Amino acid sequence: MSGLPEEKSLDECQEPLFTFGVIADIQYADKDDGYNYVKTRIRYYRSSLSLLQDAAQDWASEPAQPAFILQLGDIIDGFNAPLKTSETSLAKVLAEFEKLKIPVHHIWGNHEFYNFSRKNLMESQLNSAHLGEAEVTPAEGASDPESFYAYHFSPFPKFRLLLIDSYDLSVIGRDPTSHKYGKSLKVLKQKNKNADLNSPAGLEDPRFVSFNGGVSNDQLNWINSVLQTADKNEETVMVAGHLPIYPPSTDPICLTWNFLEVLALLQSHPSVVAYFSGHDHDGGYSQDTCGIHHITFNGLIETPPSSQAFATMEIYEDRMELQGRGLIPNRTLIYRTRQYTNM
Ligand SMILES: Nc1ncnc2c1ncn2[C@@H]1O[C@H](COP(=O)(O)OP(=O)(O)O)[C@@H](O)[C@H]1O
Repeated sequence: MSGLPEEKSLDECQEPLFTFGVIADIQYADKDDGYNYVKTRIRYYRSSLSLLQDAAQDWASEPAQPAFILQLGDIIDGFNAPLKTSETSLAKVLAEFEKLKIPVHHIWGNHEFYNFSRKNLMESQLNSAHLGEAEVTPAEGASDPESFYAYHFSPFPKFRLLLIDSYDLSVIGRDPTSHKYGKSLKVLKQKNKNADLNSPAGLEDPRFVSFNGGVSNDQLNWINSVLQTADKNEETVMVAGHLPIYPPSTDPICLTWNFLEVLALLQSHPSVVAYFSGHDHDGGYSQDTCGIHHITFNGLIETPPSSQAFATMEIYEDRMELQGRGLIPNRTLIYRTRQYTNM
């Protein structure tokens, strides 16, 4: 034992295997500040772009370049649709990401569907599925109107990111003539008797509102097959979707309609260590009973211009170090003990 005060443990000397940036609910619009629906929180529509610029500069100046950025959805606000600025606002926001010259993986939230049809999104720059692994991305993705937007990729050997579609079952984004729209409307009307299906007033399960959605059986089966392969290869998998799936990590109004099914599926696969989401602008965190970390990232749109809300995830063999900025706290997230017994 040398006892030198400046001596660092082996662990402290370790470099992360790779890092990536995370940002949620930018909701940019060239519009004066406003409020959320219940008028309790200010929304800084213009300032969200400045915060993104600042985040991009910060990522660019990090000693190790992030391998990619994960954009958790709601990239521009629904107000762009009536203002007829959907395309220009999206171009402005994407231009800030492009300056980084690193891949950006985009998830779709409710505000994507307020601005664009699913078909438009499939053909837009917000479809980042080509950055995934072509042989397992749903092949019919772009052409089948009932398909979902989900894919996965491996940024580093033995590590995998799986992006899922929280609005696969939904009454926003889906064509009203589609089978999935019909099914979604039926589910929603069974659970929500309000005239305005966006209103959670009086609901036992407040998540059954139009601005949320769910994951179809098709997608659950596809996720299961991806995770079976990941388990078999003893990988470490992080899953991401716009909507949270674990009640202690969010306000219940923000949950995925069938969160229990998604949660049970992820918990049944030892490769899964974390689930990342946005949507709940207040953010949240909880480790579930199986040891999966559920991180709900604070939304940039409700972050005061003097603060920040983005993160860098540092990935190690045994853990993730969440380096949060502004409203997002730092966290050490140790992977659950895994026994790959189900292959
Ligand atoms: N409590 C509510 N009652 C009725 N409509 C609501 C309620 N909360 C939100 N909405 C409507 O749902 C849509 C999405 O709400 P919004 O607050 O913009 O979502 P987000 O939190 O994703 O930004 C908007 O059209 C909004 O007016």
